[in-house]
Amino acid sequence: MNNLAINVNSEIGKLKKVLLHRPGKELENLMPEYLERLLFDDIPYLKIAQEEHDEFANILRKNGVEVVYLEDLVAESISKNDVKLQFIDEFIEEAGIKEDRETNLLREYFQSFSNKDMILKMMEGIRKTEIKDYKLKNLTDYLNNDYPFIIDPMPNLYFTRDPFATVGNGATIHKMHTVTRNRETLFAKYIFNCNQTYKETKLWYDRSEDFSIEGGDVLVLNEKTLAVGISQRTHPNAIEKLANKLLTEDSNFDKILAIDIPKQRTFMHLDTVFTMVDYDKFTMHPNIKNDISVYVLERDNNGKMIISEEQGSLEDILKKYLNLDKINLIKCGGNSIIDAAREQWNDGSNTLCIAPGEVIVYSRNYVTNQVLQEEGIKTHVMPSSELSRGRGGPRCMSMPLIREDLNK
Ligand SMILES: NC(=O)NCCC[C@H](N)C(=O)O
Repeated sequence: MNNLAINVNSEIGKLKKVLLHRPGKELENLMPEYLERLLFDDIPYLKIAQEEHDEFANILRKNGVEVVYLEDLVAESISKNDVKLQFIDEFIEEAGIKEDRETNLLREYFQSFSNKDMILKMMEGIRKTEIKDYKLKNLTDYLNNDYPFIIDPMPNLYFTRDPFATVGNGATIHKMHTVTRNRETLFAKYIFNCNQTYKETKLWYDRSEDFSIEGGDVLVLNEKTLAVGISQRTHPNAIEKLANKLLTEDSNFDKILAIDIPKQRTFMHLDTVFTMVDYDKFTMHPNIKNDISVYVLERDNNGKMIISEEQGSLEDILKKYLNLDKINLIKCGGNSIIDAAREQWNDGSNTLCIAPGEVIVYSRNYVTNQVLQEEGIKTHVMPSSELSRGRGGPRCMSMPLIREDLNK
């Protein structure tokens, strides 16, 4: 084990340090008419969502994992005043505010908070009613009179898995598929550029790229092999760009498996249908099992990128590329298509592995959880009534910063 700030060479090595965001008042700025744009299907009850999230963090701590929170890392990253001012300006601009008077009012408003409270306020969004003198008398303002926010909330932030990903000793900062989630990656930019602990991190992808990639599609299968979903959220060009940077002497990775999954909301990321739970065991939505296309990106002896296509069952493809004689695909929802559909919708396949054969799961997915237990997986069950309404599970709600390397 080395002393690097980021060390993630597998999906299953003992988790030592993880990044979370406890959902905050941003959830109370959800309104039915804007849910679709903000990628929610319902409005979670904040008090219970926070209790559930605290239980998630407790399970992690009880199992020897250091938990750090996004807002604390960002606050540390902007401790110098010039950095803070630049951060505020970028945040305001990326929130879509271009008008000088409005920018000035917001600058002043943000500076009236402590660094951490300012960050929480940015996440929460700003209602038109909360800044005195906000009302502009320009034409745009008259036209948008009914819209209640100056700055939209960022309700998806508790899914820390998506705006950036840790891969080996480096990270990828993402260009997100949607405008609403793209704003989240500014926090990662400041962590990886300015935070004392993280500013030396190698970046394999940056938010300024043209093609979208999201962390739920990025799975570190082992220290040499990365899986990336080609999904509704991750564009194949982004995977090629990432491959060009990652498959170099600077990293231990020599292969990317680009797994083509259906482009639909229920399967929005690879980790909503497939997660690794042990050396040779994976959860899997039954619809994904057969006849899948996987594109293998690697370099030939001259360093030229080559892409080959594999078609067949994911089981056979994984066996081949992970050098395993046998693998066990554990079906989400067991053998019932109804239980599978319901529990996959509530992230039954989206487990967070905290050690080989040990996962955190949502209580509501009891059919899948029982199948996992029967297959010898230890399940740490967390409450899940409210958090699940955001359409993400324990893996989506966590970004590993350090995992122990597996014995080779
Ligand atoms: N990795 C994941 O699957 N994350 C869940 C993200 C849910 C969020 N409401 C979204 O649509 O982006």
